[in-house]
Amino acid sequence: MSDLVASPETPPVPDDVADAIRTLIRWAGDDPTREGLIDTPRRVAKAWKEYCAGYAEDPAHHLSRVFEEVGGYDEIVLLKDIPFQSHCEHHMAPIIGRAHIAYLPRNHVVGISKLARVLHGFARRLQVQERLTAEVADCIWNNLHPIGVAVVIEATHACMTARGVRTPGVVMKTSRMMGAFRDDDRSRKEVLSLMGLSG
Ligand SMILES: Nc1nc2c(ncn2[C@@H]2O[C@H](COP(=O)(O)OP(=O)(O)OP(=O)(O)O)[C@@H](O)[C@H]2O)c(=O)[nH]1
Ligand SMILES: [Zn+2]
Repeated sequence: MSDLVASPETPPVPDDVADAIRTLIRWAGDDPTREGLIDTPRRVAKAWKEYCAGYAEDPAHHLSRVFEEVGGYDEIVLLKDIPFQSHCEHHMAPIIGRAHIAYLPRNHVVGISKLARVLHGFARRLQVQERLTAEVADCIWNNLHPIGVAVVIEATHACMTARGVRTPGVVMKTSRMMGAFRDDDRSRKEVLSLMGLSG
């Protein structure tokens, strides 16, 4: 039985998870039995469950409720500058950024908060930015069946700033354009312009 007591809303931390974190602390050069670190394995495990909460959900379910009465609106819907946090699968280091998610509705729209929920559902996993971008776009494309989808993500990777090449200020940009935003130059330019990016 673990000596680590979990708070009521959190499942208990398994012994092997706590042991792994103690091993890492020891390997990093500190003493996991000193007072300040005694509760750290529980905190770290709890934090990682939160960082990776996306594994426990299927983000597509956020798109199941749609609205058809939108006064005949048939132009671009864009949610711009959605802040998000993820972790890179290579170093498990933070990826911090913002996403712009747009779609051109076919015959229904979705509650706008759901676009951010889809993003977070995929971001709260171990990721590479390219896959995160593709997963968000594909999820909207496959579930809303819109005329077009555009997802642009701009993010900084702590694995490049805090370690390794240690190059702060670098922003990685990725995009996935589908349907009209891929095939029609005018639609693509329009969505990029709404996002505040040049086409
Ligand atoms: N394409 C892509 N690369 C990423 C992402 N996140 C981190 N990386 C890169 O993944 C690569 C992993 O390279 P490796 O050579 O296996 O690992 P490493 O020795 O730690 O590399 P350095 O970071 O250069 O020290 C690095 O170049 C990272 O910058 C991402 O989202 N997309
Ligand atoms: Zn990394």
